[in-house]
Amino acid sequence: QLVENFYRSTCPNVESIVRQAVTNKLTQTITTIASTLRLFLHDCFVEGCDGSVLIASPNGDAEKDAPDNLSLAGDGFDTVIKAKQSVESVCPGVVSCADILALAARDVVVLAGGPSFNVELGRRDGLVSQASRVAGNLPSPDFNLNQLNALFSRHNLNQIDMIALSGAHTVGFSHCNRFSNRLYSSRVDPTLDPSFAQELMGTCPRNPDPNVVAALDPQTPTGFDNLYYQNLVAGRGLLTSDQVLFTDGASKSTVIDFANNPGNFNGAFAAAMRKLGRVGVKTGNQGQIRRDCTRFN
Ligand code: HEM
Ligand SMILES: [Ca+2]
Ligand SMILES: [Ca+2]
Repeated sequence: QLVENFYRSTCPNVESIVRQAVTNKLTQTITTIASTLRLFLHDCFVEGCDGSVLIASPNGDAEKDAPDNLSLAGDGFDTVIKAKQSVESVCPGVVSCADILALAARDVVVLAGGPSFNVELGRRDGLVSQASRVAGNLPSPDFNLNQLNALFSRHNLNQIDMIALSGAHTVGFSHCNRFSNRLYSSRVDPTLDPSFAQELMGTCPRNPDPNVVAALDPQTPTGFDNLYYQNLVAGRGLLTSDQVLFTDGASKSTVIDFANNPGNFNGAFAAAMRKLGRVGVKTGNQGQIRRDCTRFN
């Protein structure tokens, strides 16, 4: 359905225009990397990769207003909005917001030192964005391996894809409340390295300021590398859903492979991102090409 070079005659420079806009945004704030990458997941897993997450509603009932999306950082939205504005000034009404998000998600990975890959294009923007349709479609940080596999397989993503995509947690941050149950239940989560647990208790006390965050990969939080998997092997995965990939014997060997062979991780990540970009896409004359990514035409 989707093809590389979809815009070769209608907007031949779209890739360089988007890359330039993402690069500009990145020089202003490093959080562009993680926020844009996460936004792509949250778009694709709800209504498909169709820009539905970008819609703003005056009534506060759009997808972005759903509880699961409230921690999406504003810089990801801003990246897409800015890139769309640059694209519109050259090729008005031609390139979908969904495609711009897919390109921007690839670009931040490359700019952070990760693998490059070609992005298939031709997505149309969706006409539905409802907060009430989010619950149950996004992974929860306390999911076990079966729950992760079940959710990802609904979108044609297998366990290797799921493990590779989890490697996105090589960049960015999590608020304390997403993992504090690992620190403050009846005992500290035994799969957590004790010294890492101590560090986290320092960052996240029992009743932390709701704005406090901890890095998902404390060693290189802005670098796209395979240290995420090395952390998991060392018991230093931040979320339960991260650490379980190493703890569960059914996924452990893939984690060890990615920890030892960055090339294997990079290849699997690039392949899985292309698959993620195909989830639930609208093509042809479905949906529309939004002019403003935050509203329907
Ligand atoms: C495997 C299941 C996954 C779970 C349970 C999960 C869960 C989470 C949670 C709870 C956070 C912290 C949010 C916050 O408190 O601000 C987070 C952050 C993040 N997630 Fe995931 N995620 C998963 C998979 C993915 C995938 C597939 C991607 C992208 C391909 C991704 C990209 C990110 C990024 C980049 C961040 C950091 C965001 C930032 O710093 O602004 N995650 N994730
Ligand atoms: Ca969507
Ligand atoms: Ca990293």
